[in-house]
Amino acid sequence: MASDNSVTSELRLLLSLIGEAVNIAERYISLPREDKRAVEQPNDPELRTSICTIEAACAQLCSLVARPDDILANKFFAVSHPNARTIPPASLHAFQFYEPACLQVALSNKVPDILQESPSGVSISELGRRTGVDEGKLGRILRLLAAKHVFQEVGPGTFVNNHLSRHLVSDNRLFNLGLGITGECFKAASSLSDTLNDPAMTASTSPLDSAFSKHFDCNSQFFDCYAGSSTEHESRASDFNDGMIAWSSVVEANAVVFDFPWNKLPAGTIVCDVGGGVGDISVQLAKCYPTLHLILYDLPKQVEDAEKRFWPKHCPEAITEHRIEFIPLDFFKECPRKHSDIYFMKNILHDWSDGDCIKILKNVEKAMGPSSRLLVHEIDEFVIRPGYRVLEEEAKIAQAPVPLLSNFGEGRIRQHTMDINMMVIFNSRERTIEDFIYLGKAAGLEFVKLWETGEMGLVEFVQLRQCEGAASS
Ligand SMILES: C[S@@+](CC[C@H](N)C(=O)[O-])C[C@H]1O[C@@H](n2cnc3c(N)ncnc32)[C@H](O)[C@@H]1O
Repeated sequence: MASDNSVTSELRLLLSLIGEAVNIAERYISLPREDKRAVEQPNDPELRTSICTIEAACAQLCSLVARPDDILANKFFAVSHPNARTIPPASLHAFQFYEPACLQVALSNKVPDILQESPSGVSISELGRRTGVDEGKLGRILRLLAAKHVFQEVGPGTFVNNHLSRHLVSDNRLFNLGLGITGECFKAASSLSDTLNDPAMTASTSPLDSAFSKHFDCNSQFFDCYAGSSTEHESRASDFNDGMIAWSSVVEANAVVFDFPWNKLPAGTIVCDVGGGVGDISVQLAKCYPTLHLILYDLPKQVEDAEKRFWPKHCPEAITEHRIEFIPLDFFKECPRKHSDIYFMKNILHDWSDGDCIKILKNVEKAMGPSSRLLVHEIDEFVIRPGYRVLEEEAKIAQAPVPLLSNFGEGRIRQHTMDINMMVIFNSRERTIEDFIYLGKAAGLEFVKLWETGEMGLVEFVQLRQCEGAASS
């Protein structure tokens, strides 16, 4: 493995390996395009080696160029490659689901923490002793992960952290994200087909009929799992919050702090962060725009975690200057503060069915005044785009270059994996801009604008009444 300062030369080497291997493969694979799926490739060792080289080099190239959190987040979902910058050779392999299964073993035993203590490497017998996991089995698990560019085996049965696994130590929030996705989500996903094949559950939109609820046989929905007061509930709540923050960083959600004109809002503008979790985005707003007055709303456990743990650590000045209020609220039953200037909702609606979203939105609409705005932060411009091609002049969104699938296929697979994750955990879905406009209308809201903010988007609404008033005045 090259050292950090020779990454560019490693990239160049990989690129030339790919070039040489493509030259070899071209000599063998000369079938007409339409035959390529039924390809009968010559059984030649030179060709086999060149194909292996292309796959291995592409995977290694991707692991070097994309952001570590981006790559790791996709590995948690067993997606081999993160976005349009990458090529997905490993997706051709069977048994991909063992990657997150193995990551769960490594994370739940804090293997990255142990490796971090010793840059020259830790033997599997030492790892076995420290974790209590059978050393032979653990070694095989780490070997699979090393082959996928997480960890590195530097000698027989001796492992070190590499440029990816060092981001998985337990004080990094990616650890919490990884633990959640490769744990609960992964286990719940195994019940997806049972849920969809059950005639009593298949068409249900209740969160109680999700694969998550079925798998854990809990007759409760995901958010109930941390609503209790036991230590276990509390640690689940704070792990979930840390995981959400890591996810925000993966999708660069904080672009909203700079891509929306918060700086043009008058001093004293009231911003309600509804279902704000611990208030990751609100903290950033409080730091960048000290004239805003913020109110964080969520379930009691979340608000308590925000007030006692998160804000005192990340933005104590907002507390002492009374620029932030922490208010427990059930958004199905209560409205946030009346006539606030901005109601901000990030990653809320994708947790719920259309019917539930309309209930939540109606409670916000009831609180809104004539000059209030609602900002829904979650749509992604690539969500649920079909792979077929339309005429360029009819394409609403730029299509990938031929011969790629028009939606970049696996290159932008995360939008689809996230959609399925919503189905598995909440029995809900990701939505298109048209879906949001429909939901808004049903709740008495008028669509104003879609703001592009990094990988996410911000859908702005005002009260329908206000638009009608303005139109008639
Ligand atoms: C996916 S998280 C999003 C958190 C935060 N907005 C973010 O993007 O990091 C959904 C949030 O909705 C909150 N939530 C769930 N049910 C709720 C309810 N009935 N009332 C208020 N908040 C709720 C959860 O506690 C959680 O913090």
